[in-house]
Amino acid sequence: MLQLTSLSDIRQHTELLRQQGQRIGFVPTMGALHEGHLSLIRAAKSQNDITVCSVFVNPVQFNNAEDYRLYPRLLEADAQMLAQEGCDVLFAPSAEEMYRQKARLSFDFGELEQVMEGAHRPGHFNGVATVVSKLFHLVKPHQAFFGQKDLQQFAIIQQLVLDLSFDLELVCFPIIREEDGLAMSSRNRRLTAEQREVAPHLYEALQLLHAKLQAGSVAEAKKEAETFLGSFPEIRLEYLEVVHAQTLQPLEEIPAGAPVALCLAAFLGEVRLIDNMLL
Ligand SMILES: Nc1ncnc2c1ncn2[C@@H]1O[C@H](COP(=O)(O)OP(=O)(O)OP(=O)(O)O)[C@@H](O)[C@H]1O
Ligand SMILES: CC(C)(CO)[C@@H](O)C(=O)[O-]
Ligand code: BAL
Repeated sequence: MLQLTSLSDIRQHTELLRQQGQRIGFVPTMGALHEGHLSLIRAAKSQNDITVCSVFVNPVQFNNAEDYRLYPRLLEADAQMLAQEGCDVLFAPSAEEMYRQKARLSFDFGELEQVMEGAHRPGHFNGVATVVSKLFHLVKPHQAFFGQKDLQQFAIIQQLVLDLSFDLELVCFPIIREEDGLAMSSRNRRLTAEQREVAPHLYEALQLLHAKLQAGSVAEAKKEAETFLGSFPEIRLEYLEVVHAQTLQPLEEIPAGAPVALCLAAFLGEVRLIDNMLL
């Protein structure tokens, strides 16, 4: 596996691949890889000639300095896992290399970013859109693969691709979970044993919300799921929303046939986790 760290190297390499007529599949990540990421790598590999993965903990998308400082960084282990999966290129630039030009772009995604992650992590999606735009320019993929776990991020990136006319196809893959239902996440590594034990209740709350929606109103169903989570003192719920799966706007009632997503974010200690379910 080829490992590149400079912007000019990745740019030249993917330019050459394109000239040779190779189809490039791209998986952007922040590293500390797990089966969720590997499912994206496998999908990229199966549909393209060359698979590129980026590992970059993007400082400008963090709204919390401690979260950035403590984000797991395991580049050597990541490189080994990627090589084992048959990934062709790992692009892992430093923050200095990536932001030789200071990040100063400003995006406006309208109502898409005014809810959930956008509302609770000011500047987050501006930072995501900045780095994803840079990565798309550098890697020039035919396809880019993302996880449904970051549902709002995928919607924002779909909008970004339309707004900036990126010539690529976006692909979204389902959430990979641990056996007990916890959505895999790099941040799970930061949980204490006690926090790890209660963390699967987040997914249980989504399942409960789903079940209660069959019988009652959105407000009642949300209340039951919130009460359930409230019974675990280790869990501090930030939001629990029933939203339209495309516009991501909160629903007070569910229109017949509408695609619906159940989304939450919660803190276990200082670790903030997200999860969602598509109905
Ligand atoms: N459990 C999962 N199943 C499928 N895809 C996932 C999963 N977790 C993350 N991804 C996807 O992998 C890509 C890289 O995500 P990222 O590196 O932020 O990983 P992460 O595990 O979500 O980390 P964290 O949530 O701690 O930031 C994103 O497109 C993300 O949606
Ligand atoms: C898309 C991404 C790699 C941009 O830094 C990140 O937000 C992530 O890992 O989901
Ligand atoms: N997976 C989304 C990246 C972040 O939490 O910043």
